[in-house]
Amino acid sequence: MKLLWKLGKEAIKYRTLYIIAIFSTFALTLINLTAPKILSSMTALLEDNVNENTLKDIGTLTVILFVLYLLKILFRFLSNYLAHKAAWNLVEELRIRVYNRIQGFSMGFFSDKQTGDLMSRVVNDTATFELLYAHIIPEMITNVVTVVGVVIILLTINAKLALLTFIPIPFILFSGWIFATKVRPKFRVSQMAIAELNAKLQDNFSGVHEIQAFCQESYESEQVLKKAGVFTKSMLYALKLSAIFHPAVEFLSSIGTIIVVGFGGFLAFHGELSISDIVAFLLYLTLFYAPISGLARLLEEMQQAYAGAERVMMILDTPRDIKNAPNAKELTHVQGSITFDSVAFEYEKDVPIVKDIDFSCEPGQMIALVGPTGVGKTTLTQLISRFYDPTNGKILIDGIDIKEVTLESLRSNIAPVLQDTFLFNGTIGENIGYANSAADLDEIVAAAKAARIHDNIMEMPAGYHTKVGERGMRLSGGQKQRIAIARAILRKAPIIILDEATASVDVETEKEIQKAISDLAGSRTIVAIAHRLSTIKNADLILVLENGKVVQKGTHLELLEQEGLYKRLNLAQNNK
Ligand SMILES: Nc1ncnc2c1ncn2[C@@H]1O[C@H](COP(=O)(O)OP(=O)(O)OP(=O)(O)O)[C@@H](O)[C@H]1O
Repeated sequence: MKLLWKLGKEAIKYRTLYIIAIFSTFALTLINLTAPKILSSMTALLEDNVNENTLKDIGTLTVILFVLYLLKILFRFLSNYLAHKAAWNLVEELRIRVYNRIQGFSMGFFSDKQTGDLMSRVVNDTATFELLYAHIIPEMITNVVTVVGVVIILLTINAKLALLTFIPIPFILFSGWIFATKVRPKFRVSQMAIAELNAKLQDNFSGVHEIQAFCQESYESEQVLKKAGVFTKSMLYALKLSAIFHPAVEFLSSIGTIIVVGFGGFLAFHGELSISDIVAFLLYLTLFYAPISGLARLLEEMQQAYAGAERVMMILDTPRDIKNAPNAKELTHVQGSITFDSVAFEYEKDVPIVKDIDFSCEPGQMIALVGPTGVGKTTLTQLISRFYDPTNGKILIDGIDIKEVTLESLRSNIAPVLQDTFLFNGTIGENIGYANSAADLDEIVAAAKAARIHDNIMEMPAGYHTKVGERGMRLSGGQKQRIAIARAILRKAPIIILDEATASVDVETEKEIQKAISDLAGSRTIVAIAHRLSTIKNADLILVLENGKVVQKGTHLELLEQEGLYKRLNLAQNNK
């Protein structure tokens, strides 16, 4: 009930369009009900004493019929187009609202979601509103008005014959119910099979490199064939049931006609029914049974639309876990000091990842996070940008708790180079410029030079206009990483996060990038994660993490003088 109320509220904006559409649907149905009456009236005219007025009356009926059919064009257009216009506009609005909502959720929300499922929420689930508003509701109105209208008309013409023609109704209702509950679900099985085929194809095309590298072409081809086969089998089964069902309903519907011919003929023989009434009965029966057999289908479609609408509303009603505090202020004129005050974090309840993290750094300092893989280094940097909130403690920038500032102002002061560089399917220039929409080409080039990627770009055929391909697949790992660094430099943010920014480059390039980073040092606060300790030798503060805790703190030289993890890691790397 609550959902129904919400659905109504969503559509209220388009009420004018929708009211006209519904009115037109109503008018259209009434015209459909009137036309047989006119045809039977014409028969009646010819049946009775034909005189000179008969021709005039036939002329009048012809004109009325002509006008009605013209009006039908108008009403059909209005009912069809306006209902769709209202519905598709609503769908568009919902699509962007659902997208914006999903886009604003924290990383925690995305961690257990599948891309395909989220896409389906934005594209398919929202489309159920179209099904509901442009098809189900108008069809319901048409059907109810038609059935009620035909029942009244038939009863007024001849109650006895009318009651006889109602005999097939329970059978038609029952078969409609069978169709909705037994046959249509089979079509849904085939839809699921095609969705699985799609998912398999998506996976395989993304992993085509691995398929070829491990010579799995025939195996994968077989898997695709299997999935395609499941679809064909389920589809053909559904079509077979459907092919049995439809003629059966057609037969039930024609029982009415048989009754009219048999019993109607009998009544006419005894002078209890006129030929024009028989004509009226036959014509009205053509309108009568289809809405009845479609009732169960409509109810079933309604349930489907309801489920889709529920999934849309669920997204719209899910509160954001990471959002601006009610009185959040803008974080401006950032100097770049960072403080972690007793910070603890867990992705899943009671599974602590990091705890008791305490440290501070001054503006312009370089701070490095070191430790075994999976210890929580990336997690700590994600907390600075509020991709997650600490489960305990707080993080301060320039002495201000980051929870008290707006998310946008916080993130606009931080430029990340993430571990897995994601590039959009555009040009190199566009990908670097993504960090700062106000930047011109000169600034983009300057950033690329600072990230030591400019010469590489100029060697490419289209320079900065070179397309990077989906996820940047036309570029090498090192190139992607340096584009990500250029992007971060262009952001001109006072805080830079480098999550293994030089992991995919050769030693020479690494040295070059180190120079670029050194150029930035002093003017920006840099938080760097590195496995290769040589890259963080110059850091002002190195935090060594083990088992989710900071076990050592100091500069490179200080840490080398202590017995501990850092010294061991350094020794291990030097011995390589
Ligand atoms: N979204 C997530 N949900 C649940 N657990 C996660 C999530 N992301 C990371 N983890 C877990 O948190 C721990 C810390 O991960 P994190 O990526 O911070 O480590 P790291 O020190 O940066 O590792 P590496 O050096 O390999 O990059 C790991 O055990 C990881 O499995």
